[in-house]
Amino acid sequence: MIDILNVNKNYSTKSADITAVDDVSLHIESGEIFGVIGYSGAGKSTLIRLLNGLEEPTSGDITIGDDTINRLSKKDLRQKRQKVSMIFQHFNLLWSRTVEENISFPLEIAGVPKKERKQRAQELIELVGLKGREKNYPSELSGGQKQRVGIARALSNEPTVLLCDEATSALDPETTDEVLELLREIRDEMNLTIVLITHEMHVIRKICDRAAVMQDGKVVETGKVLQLFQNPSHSVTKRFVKDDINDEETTLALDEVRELFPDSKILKIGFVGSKSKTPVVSRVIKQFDLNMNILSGNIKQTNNESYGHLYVAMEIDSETLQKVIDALANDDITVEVEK
Ligand SMILES: Nc1ncnc2c1ncn2[C@@H]1O[C@H](COP(=O)(O)OP(=O)(O)OP(=O)(O)O)[C@@H](O)[C@H]1O
Repeated sequence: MIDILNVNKNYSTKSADITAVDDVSLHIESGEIFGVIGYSGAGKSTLIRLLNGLEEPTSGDITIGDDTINRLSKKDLRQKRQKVSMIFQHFNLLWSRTVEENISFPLEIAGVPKKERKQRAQELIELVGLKGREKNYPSELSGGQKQRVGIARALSNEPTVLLCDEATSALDPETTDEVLELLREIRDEMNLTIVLITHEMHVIRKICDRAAVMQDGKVVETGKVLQLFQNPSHSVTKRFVKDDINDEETTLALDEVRELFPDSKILKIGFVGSKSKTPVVSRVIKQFDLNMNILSGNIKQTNNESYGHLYVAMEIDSETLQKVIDALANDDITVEVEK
């Protein structure tokens, strides 16, 4: 659906030459929710602006559907943009227009007759859960409601791709989850392809199927979301995952155990999906007569699976430890020995 091939974007400023996007190649499937995460300055905004032709790549190609957008004429690009729409962190609504007028604005520009515009706006208002708010102005709405207007407006031209530029960064956690849930429902209903950029791993975990991690203009890691959370390989991904788990207390507990029980082994036991709901660990405890000290644990939900970690400490000889690791591996449970 979307192919980004060896794309570079350089900017020359008075003080320096900047490579905002550095040889990025990504393939995004139709109907996928694909996240791009990175810290400030990583190149996410530039990448998303390249996707809707607001920026032109210095080199490389970006293909969406059948069109290589950096090779389209201005007129064709304008047409294409109707099918590649965008929502924004600060909503970018027209403050002097009502909810209904905001939503039908792109249709007005596209020359759609009034009656049709009104009907489409009504459908979208219902879809995003704003019935009864048609005549309100943006200033009369909460942040979450404003973003719902932004989403409805972005959908008015029946796009195939929806780009989300930090779309939940201005919202509180509960509203963030409601808006993410809405985006997922819309994807399912309309078979949209969604590309979102964010600096919050929580957003990636909640709705994305796959994600790319960016640093200094480069994609440093790409993978399915569960894989990124369970087994992050790049240091930036590890930092994001750690921030999401917020395991400061775990680190403190591990340090304390190391100090108090220098002979204990600390194990990090990892579960995925249905295995996180079955009592495999208690079975192993009984089988090997283990005496373990549970330090901390958590189960998190991704868009379609749960996964979790349990940190335990115990005095165990190497032979029994290997047997425990093998027994748990039979149930697809990973064990890492912490240093
Ligand atoms: N128009 C521009 N002119 C010059 N430099 C730019 C321009 N746009 C972006 N940059 C630079 O490119 C790099 C990547 O910026 P970009 O905004 O894409 O990162 P980002 O990951 O979206 O960060 P943030 O989350 O802070 O917006 C930065 O060093 C930035 O200063």
